[in-house]
Order: sequence, then structure tokens, then C-alpha cells
Amino acid sequence: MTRTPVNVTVTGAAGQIGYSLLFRIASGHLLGPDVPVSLRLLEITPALKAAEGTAMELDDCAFPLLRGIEITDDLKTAFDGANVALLVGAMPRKAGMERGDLLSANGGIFKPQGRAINDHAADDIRVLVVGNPANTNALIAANNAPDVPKTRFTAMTRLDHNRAVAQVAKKAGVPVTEISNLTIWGNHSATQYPDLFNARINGKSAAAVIDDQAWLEGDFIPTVAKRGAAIIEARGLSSAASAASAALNHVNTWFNGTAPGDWTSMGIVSDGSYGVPEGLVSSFPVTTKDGDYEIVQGLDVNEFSRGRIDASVAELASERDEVVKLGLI
Ligand SMILES: NC(=O)c1ccc[n+]([C@@H]2O[C@H](COP(=O)([O-])OP(=O)(O)OC[C@H]3O[C@@H](n4cnc5c(N)ncnc54)[C@H](O)[C@@H]3O)[C@@H](O)[C@H]2O)c1
Ligand SMILES: O=C(O)C[C@H](O)C(=O)O
Repeated sequence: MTRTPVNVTVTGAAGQIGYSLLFRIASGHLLGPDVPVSLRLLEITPALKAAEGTAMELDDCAFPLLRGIEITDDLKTAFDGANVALLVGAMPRKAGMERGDLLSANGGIFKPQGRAINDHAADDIRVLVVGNPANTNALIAANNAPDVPKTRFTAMTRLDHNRAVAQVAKKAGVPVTEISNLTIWGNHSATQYPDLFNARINGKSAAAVIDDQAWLEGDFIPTVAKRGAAIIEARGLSSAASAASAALNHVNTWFNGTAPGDWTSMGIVSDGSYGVPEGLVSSFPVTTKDGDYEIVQGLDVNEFSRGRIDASVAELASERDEVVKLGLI
């Protein structure tokens, strides 16, 4: 049976993440090995030529699932009929900056893109915002798309989730496949809270197995929360291949589901769960199925976790106040 290709829009297609991402989308890592895709690549006008070069290379791979590539600097063309949109195009931070410092430079990108998604995307559109500050950019896009359910707009904290899984596995001396039920709460920023109290190592409480609060507070949390800065310091450029991999994981899990008993972390519009004010885009533990998700309810949030979550959520609230002031929502 021939399936209709899924229209996937990628913004910032000529950038670093774009270069890692597009080849894997076209080879089936976004939606699955039997789902054909048609790509729409949005770039700013001066970067169209570079995007064309990437498209030439995509052609040269002769990917069986790739059914078309359109390159454009026009928002309507880019989002027309889009089923999945990966909003990557935005400036990365440089050494010494926090991701929130990008709000005034990048926030303005997401207002017209939210509007264009509202007006032109397919009814089943699902959006992942990668460009930083990802949570608040997703908030801007969602608030400028009044006809699209807010549940369709998500922000990427899967890279933080994967980083946390890798750090716990290393500490415990086990393969990453033995780590489950990890949660990133809050903002994709230095205030994010990777929660080990509800995580599991081979089915047992990760915090209890590791039993080292000093490591948790002094090593694990800062390593995960500041990993992006450490990579910028080491590479001179922000993470790209790992970010692309996490974006594929995020969308793939959203459509193809979390494993039974496990969950993942996604930045989503809060419904007020766990005391996170309704409307903020915060990372939560979620289970997913067929392009929908549900927040995992009833997890124990101890006093330590509560303090960390509240601090990250306070930062999200101040970013929201800033974009209100900037007139972006
Ligand atoms: N959420 C995460 O975990 C995560 C991880 C890594 C990077 N990021 C963020 O992703 C973004 C992209 O990173 P990168 O390393 O690919 O940057 P990059 O500078 O290599 O590429 C960005 C691309 O976006 C394009 N662009 C700029 N404005 C645009 C617009 N209005 N429409 C379409 N395209 C536009 C640029 O021309 C450029 O080609 C940055 O904001 C970075 O901080 C987020
Ligand atoms: O840290 C950055 O600025 C890039 C990205 O958000 C990351 O986490 O690697």
C-alpha cells in the first residue's frame, strides 16, 4: 500500500542542527521506517542557497521515503498543509550567555510562525520548538495560533532528558536501557530540574540505588543543567547532532508512544498540574500515544524537588512576563 507522505516543515534548515536532522528525517527516524515524508525547508533569504546545497545532498542520498523537498523563505509556503513542524531556526547562544538572553533576538521569529501555522498548517499539525529559549518560544507560537489546540505546541527538553539518562547510567555503571521514568521538570535552562526520586534503575528507585545526595546536588543536577554551556565551551558551537537526535526522539515518541510503565519529558502547555501555573510551557513527565500525550499524575514531589520545580517555574513566569512586555503574546 502506498501511504500519503507526511508534510514535515523544518525551519533553520541551513543551520547546524538542520544539517544533522534532515538526513535522519528523510531516512525514517522521525516517524518510522515505513512513513514517507515530504520536506518543506524554511530559511531566511540569505541562507536559501545553503539550504539548496543541503537539498542537493538529500537528493543524492536517494532516500526511498523522501517524496519531495521545497525550499522557501515564505511562511505560507513553508507551513501550507504541514502535519509536523520542527521550529529550529533561531540564533544559538554564545559562551557566557544564558538561553533566556536570546529572548529579545529570537522571540520575534515565533510570533509570525505561530500565525502562519494557525492559518496554513493541516488540522492535525504537531509542533516541536527547538530554537531557544525553547519553552517560551513555544509559548509565543501557541499564543499566536488561536485556532490550533495548545496541546499541539511542544518544546524540546528531550535533550536534557537524554543527558540525564546518560549521566545516571554512567554513575550506576549500567547501560542506558536500564534507566527509566526520568523526568525533566521546568525550563530548558540552567534552572531545569532532572528528577531522580521518581526515576528507576532496573526497576528500583534511582535515588535509593545511588544513595548519594551530595552527588545528586553537586554533580548530577549541575552537569545536566549546564551541559549545553559545557558543549559550547568545548566545541565553540552549541550542541547540534545530539540536539537533532533528541528532536527525532521527541517526535518519534510522541507518535509511536512511550514504553509501557515508562514516560518521557516534554515541554508542554501546563494545565495546572503539579502547581505549574496554567498556560506556561513547562517540562513534565508524559506518556504518549498516536500524537497525543498525558501528564503522568500522582508522582511524589518531595520538599527538595518542590523547591527546584518552583524555581524553574518562576523563571518561566518571568520569561512570559517579558514576552508580554515585548508585545509577542
Ligand atoms: N532545545 C534544545 O535542547 C536545543 C538544543 C540545541 C540547540 N538549540 C537551539 O536551536 C537553535 C538552532 O541552533 P543551530 O545550532 O542549528 O543554529 P545555527 O545558527 O547553526 O542555525 C540556525 C539557522 O536558523 C536560520 N534562521 C534564523 N532565523 C530564521 C527564521 N526566522 N526562519 C527560518 N530560519 C531562520 C539561520 O539562517 C540558520 O541557518 C538555537 O536557538 C539553539 O540555541 C536548542
Ligand atoms: O545550551 C545551548 O545554548 C544549546 C542547547 O540548548 C543545549 O542545551 O545544548
